[in-house]
Amino acid sequence: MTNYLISGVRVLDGEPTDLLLMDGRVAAVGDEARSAVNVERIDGDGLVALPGLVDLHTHLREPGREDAETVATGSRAAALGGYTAVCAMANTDPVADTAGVVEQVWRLGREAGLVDVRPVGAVTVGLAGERLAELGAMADSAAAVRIFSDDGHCVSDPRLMRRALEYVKAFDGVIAQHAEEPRLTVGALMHEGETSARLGLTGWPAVAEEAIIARDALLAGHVGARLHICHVSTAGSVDIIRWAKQRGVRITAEVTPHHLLLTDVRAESYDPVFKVNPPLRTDADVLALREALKDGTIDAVATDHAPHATEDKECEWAYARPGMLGLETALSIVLEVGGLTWDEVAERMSRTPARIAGLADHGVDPAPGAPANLTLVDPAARWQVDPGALASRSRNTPFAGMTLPGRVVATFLNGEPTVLDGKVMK
Ligand SMILES: NC(=O)N[C@@H](CC(=O)O)C(=O)O
Ligand SMILES: [Zn+2]
Repeated sequence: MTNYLISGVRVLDGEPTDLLLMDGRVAAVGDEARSAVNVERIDGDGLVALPGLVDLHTHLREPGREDAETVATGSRAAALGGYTAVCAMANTDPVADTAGVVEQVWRLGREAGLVDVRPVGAVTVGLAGERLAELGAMADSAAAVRIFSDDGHCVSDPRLMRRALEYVKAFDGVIAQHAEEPRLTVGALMHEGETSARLGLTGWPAVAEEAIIARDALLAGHVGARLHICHVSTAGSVDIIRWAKQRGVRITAEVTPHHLLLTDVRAESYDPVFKVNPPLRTDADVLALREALKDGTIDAVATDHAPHATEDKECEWAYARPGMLGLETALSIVLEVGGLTWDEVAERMSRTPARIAGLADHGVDPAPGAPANLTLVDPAARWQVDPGALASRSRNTPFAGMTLPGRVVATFLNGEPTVLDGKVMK
C-alpha cells in the first residue's frame, strides 16, 4: 500500500498542515507527517480536507435497471462527488427485500471498490406495503443492514409501520420513511400550489408529506425506535420534526441538494428533469429547509441520486419518471447555497449521516489514528455541469449548464485514492 503525504492542506476550517496517510489510516499530522520518507506527495495547497462524504439516499439501480446506473458507475459518480460511503436504496428489480439481494448489492459494491456501498433493506415484501420483509435476515446477512426503507413508496399502513419500528428496535435499526400519503397524491405531477394551479396540473400537497411525518413521529415515540425521514421538502415538515425532537422522539431527517436550491416554478419549463418525488416546492419551503439544515433540525444532506435512462426521462412530463442525479453535484450545491462553515458541511454531509447509518469508519475527521476515508476539495474552483461529462450512466441532472463552486480534487477510501487530480481511479 502506498503512503501519501498531503502537504499544506486545511483540515476543515483549520490552518494549513500536512497529513500522512499510511496503512489505511491518518498516521500523522503536521511536523511529524513532514518527516515521513518513501511517500507519494500530494500538493494540498489551497485545498480543504473533509471526512469522506456519506450519502444516506442513493439509487444505484442494480439489479434491474443497469441501463440507468450500475453499482460500478454509481460508485464512480459517488467517489467523484467526494463520497466514501453510500446507502443504496431497495427499489431495485428484484427489490432488495431478502438477504440474498442485499448481499448481491453489497458484493457488487466491494467489487467496484470505489465507495463503501451499504444496502438498505425494504421494509415490506416487494415494496408493496402489505407484509413485512425479512428484516432480521437482512440485518444478520453479510450486508449487515441497519436502515430499512420502501423509498419510492410510503409505508402508509400505520399498523405495518408500527410493527416495523418494533422489529428494528431490537437491534437499534432505523426505518427511513418516504413520507407520502398515497391517497392524497393520486395523479399528482408537481407541488400543489400557485404554479400547479396556473399550469392546470394536479398537485402533490405538502400535507401529504406532513401528515405521514406527524403520524410516524408519534409511532416512533410510542415504540421508542429510530425513525429517519427521507427527502424532507416542506416548511410544515420542518416544524413537525422540530416539535418531535423537542418531545424526545428518536427522529432524524435529510434534505436533498435540489430541495435546497430549486422551486416549483421550474415546472413552467415542462422540462421533465425537474420532475421529482417529493416535488420541488416554494421559496418559503426552500428558506425553511436551509434554516433547518443550519440549526440541525434537519440532520443531513442526502442526494436521492435517482438516475433514469433517457427514454424514461426525456419524454412528456406526465409520463417521465421522477428523480434527479445528485452524487457529483451535491457538495457544490451545498457550497452554492452557502451559510455553512466547513465544520458544518462535514457535520451534515459526513459525520451525522455516518452516525445514522452506523458506519464507524466514516464521518471521522482527518486526525491521527482516523481511518483514511477523506476527500480533498478545491473551494476556489468553479466548474460547469455538463450532463454528458458526468460519470453517472444517466444524464438527468437539474443543474445542467450551471457553473458551481468547489471541486473534488482527491478522495481516499481506506487510505487508497479513489479519485486523484479530479479523475476516478477505476
Ligand atoms: N425521488 C424520486 O423522484 N425518485 C426516486 C424514488 C424516491 O426517492 O422517491 C427513484 O428511485 O427514482
Ligand atoms: Zn423517496
